Amino acid sequence: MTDCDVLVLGGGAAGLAAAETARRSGSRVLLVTEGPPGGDCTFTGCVPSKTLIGAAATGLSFPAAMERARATVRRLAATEDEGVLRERGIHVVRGRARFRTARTVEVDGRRFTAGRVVLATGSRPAVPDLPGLEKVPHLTTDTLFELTDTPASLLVLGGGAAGCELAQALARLGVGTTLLEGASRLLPGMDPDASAVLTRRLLAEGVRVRTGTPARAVRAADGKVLVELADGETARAERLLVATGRRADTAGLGLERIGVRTDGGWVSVDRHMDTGVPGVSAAGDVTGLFGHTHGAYAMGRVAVLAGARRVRRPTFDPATAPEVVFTSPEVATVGVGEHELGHDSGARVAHLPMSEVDRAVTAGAEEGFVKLFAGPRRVVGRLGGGRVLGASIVAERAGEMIHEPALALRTGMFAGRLAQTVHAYPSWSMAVQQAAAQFVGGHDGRLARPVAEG
Ligand SMILES: Cc1cc2nc3c(=O)[nH]c(=O)nc-3n(C[C@H](O)[C@H](O)[C@H](O)COP(=O)(O)OP(=O)(O)OC[C@H]3O[C@@H](n4cnc5c(N)ncnc54)[C@H](O)[C@@H]3O)c2cc1C
Ligand SMILES: NC(=O)c1ccc[n+]([C@@H]2O[C@H](COP(=O)([O-])OP(=O)(O)OC[C@H]3O[C@@H](n4cnc5c(N)ncnc54)[C@H](O)[C@@H]3O)[C@@H](O)[C@H]2O)c1
Repeated sequence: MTDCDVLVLGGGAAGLAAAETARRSGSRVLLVTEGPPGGDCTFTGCVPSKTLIGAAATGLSFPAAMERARATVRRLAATEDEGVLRERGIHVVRGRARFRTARTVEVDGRRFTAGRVVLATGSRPAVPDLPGLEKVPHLTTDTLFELTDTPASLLVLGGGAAGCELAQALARLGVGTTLLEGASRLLPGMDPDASAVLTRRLLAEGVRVRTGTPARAVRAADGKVLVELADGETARAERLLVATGRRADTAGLGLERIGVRTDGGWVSVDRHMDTGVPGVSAAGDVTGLFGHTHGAYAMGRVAVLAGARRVRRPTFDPATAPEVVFTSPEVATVGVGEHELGHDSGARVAHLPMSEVDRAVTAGAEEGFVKLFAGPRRVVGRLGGGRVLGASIVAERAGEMIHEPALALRTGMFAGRLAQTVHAYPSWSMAVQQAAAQFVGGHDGRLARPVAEG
């Protein structure tokens, strides 16, 4: 007899979703986790960063905002701690685990056997191999929220979601902030027009932004951190925050021993979250498929449900999951973006500036746009406006507005359906309806256009 039916490795969003899904279906569940239940999202990711962003927007001081972030972490962590999980029938063992066999895991000398294993060990900050960096004290998102004193100045290395969100919040909290991004624009994976709007806004708020010149070396001098850039210039500040992405946390797990394949360190899975090794699934950041909590949660569920079924096995499709960067304005995307659609794809683009959306005008928040993408369907072509392929939205409430296009994408909806649905006036979401109308007759003289060339 095994020690449990399902052994979940890692207590972050993916592991908790897997454990709860397995428990609900009556399995005996063991959750082995090195860090406390909640993982990156609760302790060093979404929860403290979104609290900091909210606190910065309400004008709190830096120390007060940091204290609020820590208090919020404590509050939310208490809703999913070991005691709560035990009451839900999930047994927790704390410690760093490694595989002995595909279904035997060792933790501090104790061995546990399982019917199936879900690998959900997440990710850690990927600190780049820059000459000098290892000798210079620097912050990562793992340590940022421990700060109590306001730094006079800060370099944020990396202009992805974490760098952009934190640079804006910290600047609003009175820290002289410089954001350094090696790629040619901030948020390089998102719509180029979104990068342009956000860059303008950050500059207007006093954030110094340097793009297109990667960091080459780091050194300390006169109590400051100096980052040497590829173009020969140097950026300096009192502190350095490294926000240059993540790497899978698989060190010492013994994946090679059990035959789990990795690609660039990320655990390879199919769309059912199977690793290819019988009885071993993986979910969350460790797969490198989609680095967001809602994705981790969805993958954790799929890993358990698909592992238990032979037919109608659920799948996880990152292409239909939305991403939101919680800057002001927010940047939200789902599905394909215009920069990914070819000019000859036959797809069309509806573009609506937020300055033409009444709610944005009344709120005095006119920066941004809604872009909706729709493509021809087989046989019926552009009938009904065509099928929704994706959306890129930049707006104060883009993170709320993106879910209608996400639903449209998930259900293969005709764009015209969004246009036909009566939306409340003057809501932010009405912008999605007005954009969709451009595929079926137009809105205020605006019609969907072909995808831009090049
Ligand atoms: C600053 C920041 C802000 C973010 N904001 C957002 C946001 O607003 N929205 C959003 O959707 N996402 C956000 N994210 C991303 C989100 O935090 C992650 O995608 C999510 O937490 C991943 O969950 P996970 O369960 O895959 O991994 P993790 O949360 O990393 O959990 C993995 C767990 O496994 C444990 N573990 C690791 N190795 C072992 C081992 N060998 N044995 C036992 N246990 C082990 C770890 O201790 C950890 O508890 C943010 C990330 C950062 C860094
Ligand atoms: N709102 C959200 O959902 C949210 C918020 C923050 C973080 N996250 C997630 O957390 C993870 C980490 O976020 P992140 O922003 O650190 O990662 P990221 O990979 O999105 O961005 C890292 C950025 O650093 C840049 N970079 C790397 N090396 C550099 C160098 N030497 N010099 C200059 N720039 C360099 C890259 O070009 C890239 O733009 C991601 O998975 C992200 O999706 C999500």
